[in-house]
Amino acid sequence: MKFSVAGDSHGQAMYGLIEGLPAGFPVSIDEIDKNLKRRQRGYGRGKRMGLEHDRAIIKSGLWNDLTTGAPILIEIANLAPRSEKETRSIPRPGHADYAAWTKYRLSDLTIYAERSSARWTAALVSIGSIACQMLSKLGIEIVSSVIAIGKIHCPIPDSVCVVARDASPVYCHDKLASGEMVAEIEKAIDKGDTLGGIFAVSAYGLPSGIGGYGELFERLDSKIGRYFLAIPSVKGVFVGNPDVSLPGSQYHDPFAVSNGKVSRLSNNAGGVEGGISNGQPLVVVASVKPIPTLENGIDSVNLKSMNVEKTPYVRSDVTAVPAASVVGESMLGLLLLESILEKYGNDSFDLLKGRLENESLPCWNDGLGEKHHR
Ligand SMILES: Cc1cc2nc3c(=O)[nH]c(=O)nc-3n(C[C@H](O)[C@H](O)[C@H](O)COP(=O)(O)O)c2cc1C
Ligand SMILES: C=C(O[C@@H]1CC(C(=O)O)=C[C@@H](OP(=O)(O)O)[C@H]1O)C(=O)O
Repeated sequence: MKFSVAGDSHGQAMYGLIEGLPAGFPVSIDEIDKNLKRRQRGYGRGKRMGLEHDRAIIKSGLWNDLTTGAPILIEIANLAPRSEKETRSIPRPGHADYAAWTKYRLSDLTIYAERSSARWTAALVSIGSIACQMLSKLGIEIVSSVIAIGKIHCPIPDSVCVVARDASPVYCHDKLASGEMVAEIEKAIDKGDTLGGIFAVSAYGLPSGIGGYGELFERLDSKIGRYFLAIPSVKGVFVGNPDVSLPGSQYHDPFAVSNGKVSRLSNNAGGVEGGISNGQPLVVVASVKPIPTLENGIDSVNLKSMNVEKTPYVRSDVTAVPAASVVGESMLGLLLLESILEKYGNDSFDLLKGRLENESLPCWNDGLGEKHHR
């Protein structure tokens, strides 16, 4: 399986391409549109989101909404117009403007705001939503939650390492909708400032044995780091409980036996040990830096005149942590589906489902063990 995105933030449209999906899976376009809407919402989004109405237009690859094994191309129209008159020479600290100018050397910073813009995450969510739909039919559910906005942290300290689904950190979304996090965002709006934060994404029902340690980059953790750090503004990724101040006796998850099966008493490892999924919920925690475009501006240099000037402001999100958490669900869905298809094959969805359902945990085999050790 492979995927990519294309499109300029203020061009005609954004595009998501996903290749190598198994045939025979019914895709719900409504479900894709629901996720596109979720990504657009979230307290702290700016005026641009009022102009866009993201909907998935399937350009190729489905037959009556069924996957066929063909590449799927999805288009999402951009409705906000490009301002042809605007040229910019004052780079925003924290955005790509300056670094991109040193690399590409075109003397108009608006050009760099097209491709570096996080607008492409809409395209990612459109294809990621297909991945999540497939995973769901395989018994794997992905949920995200906002753990922190600025200095306001979710009050459940172990919310990111829950084992039971009903203790899921989705709780924090309720808090975001109603409480202190909203107040924190409003304070930032009043000050013309912006905020970052932390989100978590968990996958429930993931089978053990995905990933590996034979080669460096086979490790599931290494893939998680690479994929999550591709999301604009995500600067840190943690697998499992980030509180590494705990001693080993409290951090590592004891084994136990429950109904004759191996079980765990906690999930601080976040579902991965030695680069391989261990059958526990997978938990990824990501830190998002504050948005670089501030209403009040930041000191910068006008590259045309070399005068120190404040950055200009047209519009911007104040925080994108809730949106990034929805993007994180798609990223995790894509990376897990990719790893699962690598292991189990991608010809037909029914074959894939059968293979996963028929797989059981190994029995201890003394004879084989002895042979191996000789
Ligand atoms: C969903 C989402 C929305 C964003 N919205 C804005 C925005 O409105 N204004 C802005 O300056 N940056 C925004 N950003 C952040 C920039 O895209 C990001 O800071 C920039 O591309 C530089 O990349 P870096 O932060 O990874 O260094 C957003 C990020 C995400 C994930
Ligand atoms: C368009 C989206 O996010 C945009 C990401 C973004 C940035 O610099 O990353 C800047 C803003 O766009 P504009 O400069 O046009 O106001 C955001 O609205 C989106 O998430 O769909």
